[in-house]
Amino acid sequence: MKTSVIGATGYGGVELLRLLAHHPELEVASIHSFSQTGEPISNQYPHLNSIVTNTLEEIDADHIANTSELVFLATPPGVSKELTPGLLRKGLKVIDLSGDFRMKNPDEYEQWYKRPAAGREDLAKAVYGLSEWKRDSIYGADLIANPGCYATATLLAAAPLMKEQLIEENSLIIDAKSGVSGAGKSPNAMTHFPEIHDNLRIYKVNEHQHVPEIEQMLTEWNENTKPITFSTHLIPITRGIMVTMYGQAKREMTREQLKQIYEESYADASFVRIRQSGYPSPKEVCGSNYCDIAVTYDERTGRITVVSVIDNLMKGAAGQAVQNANIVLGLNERTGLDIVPLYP
Ligand SMILES: NC(=O)C1=CN([C@@H]2O[C@H](COP(=O)(O)OP(=O)(O)OC[C@H]3O[C@@H](n4cnc5c(N)ncnc54)[C@H](OP(=O)(O)O)[C@@H]3O)[C@@H](O)[C@H]2O)C=CC1
Ligand SMILES: CC(=O)N[C@@H](CCC(=O)OP(=O)(O)O)C(=O)O
Repeated sequence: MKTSVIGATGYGGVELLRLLAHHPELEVASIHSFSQTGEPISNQYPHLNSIVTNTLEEIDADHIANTSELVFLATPPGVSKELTPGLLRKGLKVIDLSGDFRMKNPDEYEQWYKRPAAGREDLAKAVYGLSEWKRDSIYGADLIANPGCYATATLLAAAPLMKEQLIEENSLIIDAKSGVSGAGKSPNAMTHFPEIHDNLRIYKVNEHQHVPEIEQMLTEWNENTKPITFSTHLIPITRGIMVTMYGQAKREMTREQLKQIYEESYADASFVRIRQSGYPSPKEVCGSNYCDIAVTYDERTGRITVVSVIDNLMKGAAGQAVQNANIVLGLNERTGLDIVPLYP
């Protein structure tokens, strides 16, 4: 099947091109940029030399519809919602990496993203693409809202806690850390090398835009969900997210019992790996679509700790987008994603 990538010059877009170059069923027919057209992508990203030979084109829905059947939008929030209705009208399937279609309630989007929301009709068409938990609705869908990077690591770790009602619903505290590529390709005062190298920063305290999409999914799993505490930190690595979450257990348990619940929850999810011992680190999933999770129970405090790691550009963005494209099209969801993490 022929596909197009809009926003191909960004970090999410260029990661999509890396994955699609290996994909046996999806071929990149066209790539699109807002500000840079008419030159081969390999001029800007020489690592793609002689591998991806496409030239960047303007964003023209008619042309894209004549070229492709499925489009990946690796564009900023606010841009995706403008492009999507025209692409859907042309009969294209759309997988959007931005936050524009993740929240069902437009008021919540406007409150947290501080910009106008997508139209209700388009929001109603969107399926939240948390692959492991939404497979049935993703299959055949026209519009997939790919989850946020932090939201993916958080939700995969929290699902058994909430679905199996293992913790007091008002006790969930989530501490998240991300590498700098999570902020996209444009440097800013926080991501500039002298600011972040040899340093660490907490940011968007109590106001991160992934809070409502996390709470939306937690509420779907457990109607007693209460507001979460969610703190995000920028750390001096290029790729990777680590989420550490804490919740007060409703009953005593052993680490072994907890691990078994997680193993059963993810028995048919080959990208989610439950650690038998120790705790995962972001490097152990770098460049891959895996989410590694470890769990433990502290008998002294009665609290459960869950640790999850993903590569923000892979399971947190392009990897999950390709996984969702595979599910939409009825392919094996590992197609093109059977990648061993890059280590060390
Ligand atoms: N980086 C990450 O880890 C993750 C990112 N995301 C989301 O994925 C999307 C892409 O992120 P990322 O790749 O990091 O961002 P980048 O800033 O690296 O790239 C943004 C891309 O969007 C294009 N673009 C910018 N403005 C417009 C516009 N007005 N119209 C059309 N295209 C435009 C840019 O094109 P050009 O400059 O060539 O004009 C560029 O290709 C965002 O919505 C982000 O929130 C989601 C999960 C994780
Ligand atoms: C390190 C860093 O800055 N990360 C970004 C998350 C990127 C992302 O997933 O944002 P969307 O919800 O817009 O898709 C942030 O915290 O805003």
